[in-house]
Amino acid sequence: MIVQIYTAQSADEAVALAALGVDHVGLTPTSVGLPGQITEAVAAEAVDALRGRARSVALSVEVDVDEIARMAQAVRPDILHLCGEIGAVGPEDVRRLRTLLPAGMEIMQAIAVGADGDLAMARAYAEVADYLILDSYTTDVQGVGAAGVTHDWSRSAEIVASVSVPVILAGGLSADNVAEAIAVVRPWGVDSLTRTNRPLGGGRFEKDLDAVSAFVRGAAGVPTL
Ligand SMILES: O=C(O)c1ccccc1NCC(=O)[C@H](O)[C@H](O)COP(=O)(O)O
Repeated sequence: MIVQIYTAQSADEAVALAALGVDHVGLTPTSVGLPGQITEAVAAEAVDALRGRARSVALSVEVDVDEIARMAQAVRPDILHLCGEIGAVGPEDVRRLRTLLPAGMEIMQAIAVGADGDLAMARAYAEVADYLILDSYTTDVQGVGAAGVTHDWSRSAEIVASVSVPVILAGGLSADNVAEAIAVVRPWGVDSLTRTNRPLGGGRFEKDLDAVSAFVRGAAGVPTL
């Protein structure tokens, strides 16, 4: 079971997450005002520090393909995570984006579970992306994700069974519910942001390494099919 944790706030924190057994370390290089945002320079430093330790994932909520490609070229993550507003970057845009990325960079597409046409969108994006991330949606945060709440896992299970790319489940996951989520959805991986954070006040946070460690153990405790 792959464990992905968003979002490291520094290169040192990214390395600490990898040392706990996190497989994918998420980074949020932007200045648009997202909960986990860091600068592109810090994200690029974290990507370098993670080489040989864990895979790096960097997200974008942008809708302009050329701007997304510019960020990807600057940060150079192993995986580019597309989580802009629902449908704003369509499957054909993702196809074009791939031609603009550094060789070998993979693409993970977010699907807002519960949105109109979620299953059809998942099938269409599965044709052009390397991974899907099934996430919760809130209008409080730009893009798809960082909602801090779970969604209808039976719908996610249906999507997992309908596509042939690896799927990560996200949305309100913590050590308390990850085993149940895996048992219901049977994803390839699981992701956590809000419920593995330690708030520092003023909207800032650091990762709670004890909570991350418990999450890694909780995910590992479920036998894979
Ligand atoms: O990191 C962010 O600030 C962010 C903002 C907008 C969309 C996604 C974002 N983070 C990446 C993720 O995919 C989260 O890890 C995922 O949505 C789970 O979040 P949570 O429900 O808070 O565990």
